[in-house]
Amino acid sequence: MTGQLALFAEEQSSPAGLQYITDFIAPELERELIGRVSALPLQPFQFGAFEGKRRVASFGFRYDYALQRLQPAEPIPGWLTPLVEKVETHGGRSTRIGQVLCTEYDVGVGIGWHRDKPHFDRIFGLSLGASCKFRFRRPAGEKWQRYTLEAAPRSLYMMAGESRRVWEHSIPAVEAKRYSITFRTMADRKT
Ligand SMILES: O=C(O)CCC(=O)C(=O)O
Ligand SMILES: [Fe+2]
Repeated sequence: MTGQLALFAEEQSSPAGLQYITDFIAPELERELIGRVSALPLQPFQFGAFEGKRRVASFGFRYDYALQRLQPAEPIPGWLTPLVEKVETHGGRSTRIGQVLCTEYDVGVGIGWHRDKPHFDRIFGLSLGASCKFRFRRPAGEKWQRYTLEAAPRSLYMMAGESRRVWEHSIPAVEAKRYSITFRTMADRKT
């Protein structure tokens, strides 16, 4: 009995290294960013047969699944600079964003279970337009330990430590159109 209660309590605890703040930006900026992102030449995410129908634009770098390595992408556009700086300030000393990914999820679109590529270090995600269930899982014996973060519009999550390297994350089909801007620091920086 005690064991079950303990397990239940453990299942609810959030992944170590996951941070979440609401209202990272104001509603006016959210509207502006949705306009900017939806005006980008978004392309269906190129991966495998089971990939969702989300549409993306990468800046700084993009991960090429065929070549299995990072490729240079368009530089981060000027309209994103104040936001990148705000995320870097939020991330604390020596936070340097190297890649930005803008994503559009139409109603019914999500993203399957994955961990982000090891070429990146910390991951920051700004939600726009609608909330989503940001789900986490990691193996616990024969089962999965799970945690769900309800990511509200205008909120920012940060994945570092175990939440980044051990846990997988996914987003089930969204019920309203959602955009996200993901900011990633690079692993193995020389400076
Ligand atoms: O849309 C998001 O907030 C996260 C998307 C994601 O997990 C990814 O692109 O790796
Ligand atoms: Fe991810």
